[in-house]
Formats: sequence, C-alpha cells, structure tokens
Amino acid sequence: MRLGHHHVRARVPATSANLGPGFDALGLALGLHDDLEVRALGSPGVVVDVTGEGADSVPRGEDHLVVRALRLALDHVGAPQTGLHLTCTNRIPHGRGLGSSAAAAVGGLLLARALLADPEALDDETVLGLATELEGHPDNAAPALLGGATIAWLEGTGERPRAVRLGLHPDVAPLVVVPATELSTRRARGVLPASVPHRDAAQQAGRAALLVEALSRRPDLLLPATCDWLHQPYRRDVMPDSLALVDALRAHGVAAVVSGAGPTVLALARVRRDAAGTAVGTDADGVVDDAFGGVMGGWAVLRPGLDLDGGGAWPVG
Ligand SMILES: Nc1ncnc2c1ncn2[C@@H]1O[C@H](COP(=O)(O)OP(=O)(O)O)[C@@H](O)[C@H]1O
Ligand SMILES: N[C@@H](CCOP(=O)(O)O)C(=O)O
Repeated sequence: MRLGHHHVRARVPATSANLGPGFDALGLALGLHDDLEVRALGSPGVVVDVTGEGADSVPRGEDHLVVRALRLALDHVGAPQTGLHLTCTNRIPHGRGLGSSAAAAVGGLLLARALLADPEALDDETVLGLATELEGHPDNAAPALLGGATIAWLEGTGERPRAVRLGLHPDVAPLVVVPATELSTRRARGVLPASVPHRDAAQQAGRAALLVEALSRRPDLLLPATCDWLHQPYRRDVMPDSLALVDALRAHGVAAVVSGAGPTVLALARVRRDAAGTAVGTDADGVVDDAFGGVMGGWAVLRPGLDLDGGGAWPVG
C-alpha cells in the first residue's frame, strides 16, 4: 500500500461514554472537537506541535498518542512509515471523562486513512478495531468515529468490536460540568470490582434497554433510564464531588450521570417547548446552578450540543 497524499487534516469530537447503565457500550459524540494536521516528511522522525488542552503535558515524540495511532494504522495496511510533522489544536480536556484519548486514537487512525492512496483499506470497522486496541474499550471510539449516539459491543471469541448508530430524539440536549482536576481512566477502572451481584447486573440490563428507548423516542424516561449499578457506585470514593453533583441534579429530576470514567458530570437535559413547539430552554436550566451550591469552585458548565457526523479526515489542497 502506498501513500496518495502528503498533507491531511482531521477533526474528531469529544465523547461521553457509559451514559449511566451502558458501561463500555453506549456513547455520545459532543460538539467539541480536536483539530489535527499532518505532513508526511521526506526524512525520518517526528515533530509534534500542540496548542490548547494538554499542551503542557503530552509527549512530543513517537509516544504521542496520535502518532502511535497513525503508525499503527500504516503498519496495519502495510504502508511505509514516514517522517511526520503533526500539529494538534486540542479543545477536549484531558483526563476528565470526555474521551480525549479516544479522539486522539481515532484522529491518528483517520489521518492515516486520509494519507493512503486507497483509503478504503482502512474501513470504519478496521478503524474501530484499532482504536479499541489502543483504548481497551470501544464505547468512546464508536461515537468519535460514527457521531451521534452509538452502541458498541465485542463479538466472537476474537472480541471483534462492532458498533451501530442509535436514533436520537431532537429534545436530548447534553450539558457537561467539567471539574478542573483530572482523573485518569486507568485509575477509575482500577477501583471496579471483578464481579457484581446478579441482581445488579439484571437491573442494569433493563435500564440499558430502557435508555435506548429514552434516547431515541421517549426523553421523558431519561431519568429512570440512566440508573447505574455497575460503575458509578464503586467510583464514588475517587470522585465524591462528581457523584454529589449527580445526586443533586437527579434529585431535581435531571438525568445526570458521570461522563465516561469521570470526573465530568453529564446531564442528558430535555428541551422544554412552548405551546407552539418552540424550544424555550431545558429542564436543567437553573437547576445546575442550584445543584452546584455544595460543589467546589473551578468547574466549567458547557452546552456543547451533539456531533451527528463523527470524526473525519481530508487531504489538504
Ligand atoms: N490529544 C491528545 N494528544 C496526545 N495524547 C492525548 C490526547 N488526548 C489524550 N491523550 C492521552 O490520554 C490521556 C488521557 O486519557 P484518559 O485517562 O483515558 O482520559 P480521557 O477521559 O480524557 O480520555 C492523557 O493524559 C494523554 O496521555
Ligand atoms: N467505559 C469507560 C469509559 C471511559 O471514558 P473516558 O472518557 O473516561 O476515557 C469507563 O467507564 O472506564
């Protein structure tokens, strides 16, 4: 496989995984993006320029996640490795549960796809497989790639990742409350138990099924549909403020959950409409400020909207 382009750009969305009961399965793409650009160089090596989120902390060499993903994809299709000049404009906060690592992985894979003479050698299923290899779970990578809300699962003995898009009701309006502090996904996964009570697993299956209905047709059911027994209770000790905010919002009737592995809080707010059907706000308006009272300062409230297209990459010029 040869390269067909030497200068390409990619845009990849933030994602919120789990959505309550869909641990490692459900995810939602948000209207907050990282922009990436890469030039294939004639000489070996890598130059990485980063502005925005993570600029002070991410590595600048071959171990940069976008570079690792890009090289993994080139190897996968048998394309030659090349020198790279990568430029990242990062808007997705790192270590907050908004899928920054999935965006970097999917972004690198999509850059590689756009460099190839035959981009179809890296179809979406292959990209999802490679992203899951890097991430360890497919629930962020699926919406980062496909956009909208997705259900991901692992199939067969090889645990091949698969994903489908889910219809989204137009009245579902995400709101995220992002703390200043980071918590790595690795640490938040480390506190999960090896097994859970059968009753909890059974309850969770029912709510995950209900959530599919709530997201696509019945947003009035979002509150009961976002109950979770499998991860948030075990993570309370490593993000007590986040869970306190989730509890406070839910007590006000807002469908709040921990976003991904936290510590960001996601509210699946519902658009409120007047008699003529015009949107006049959401059920979270005002409530977020009230529920905020007891939580520490330095948190940012964002209404990013949805990304219904997913990540993409294009040749420049
Ligand atoms: N845009 C990026 N470029 C390079 N590395 C990244 C990028 N985004 C995330 N990472 C790496 O992934 C880590 C965060 O991943 P993780 O703990 O899974 O949190 P998140 O919920 O943000 O995905 C960062 O500390 C960094 O090492
Ligand atoms: N299902 C994963 C999701 C991690 O998402 P992230 O955005 O925190 O990386 C988990 O809950 O561990």
